[in-house]
Amino acid sequence: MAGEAPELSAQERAGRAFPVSWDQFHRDCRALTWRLNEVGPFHAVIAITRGGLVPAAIVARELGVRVIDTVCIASYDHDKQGELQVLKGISEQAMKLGGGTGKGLLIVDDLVDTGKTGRLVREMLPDAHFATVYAKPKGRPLVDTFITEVSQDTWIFFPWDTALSYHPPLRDGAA
Ligand SMILES: O=P(O)(O)OC[C@H]1O[C@H](OP(=O)(O)OP(=O)(O)O)[C@H](O)[C@@H]1O
Ligand code: HPA
Ligand SMILES: [Mg+2]
Repeated sequence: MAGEAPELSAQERAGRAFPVSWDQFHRDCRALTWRLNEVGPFHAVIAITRGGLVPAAIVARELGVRVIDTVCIASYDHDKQGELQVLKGISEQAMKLGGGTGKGLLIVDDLVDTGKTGRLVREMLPDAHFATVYAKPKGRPLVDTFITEVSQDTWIFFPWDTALSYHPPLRDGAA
């Protein structure tokens, strides 16, 4: 409608940037595994794709878990959140391993933001343990174990979404 402010993306609303390197991400995943090691053992890891695939691989390697399943959910188009779409559910085999409720299963994602994605997966597996590497305050209550909390107005830039590029000097107006 004329005169209405254009809708801001989640990233624009966020304002602050939190870039994460591969190195940092690997370290944070290892730190997450230290905590999870006290909670397990787990029969299987359930990765929330796509972002959860990377931490799931690292965590599963460290915990010695070889059964990995996916639940494929899309909601953000880059930084705009739309309706959640479950593109693939949890396999029957993984459901059986978790006794139908997720007991002994470890759900892994890269982060919780609003918590919508995490809430949906928790409803599928109410007794599973839910771990993320990063958490924002709105999503934090849904997570059992995480490593770093960032403010709700921060946008996390993951290494698989970014590339090195020129950055102008501060005195030329760079933020
Ligand atoms: O807590 P929420 O507000 O629901 O946001 C968190 C979810 O958003 C991102 O996934 P996205 O939908 O961008 O898909 P992707 O993992 O394929 O990038 C991220 O990987 C989480 O799964
Ligand atoms: N960074 C990357 N992807 C995301 C974020 C974020 O802060 N929030 C939801 N999806
Ligand atoms: Mg995701």
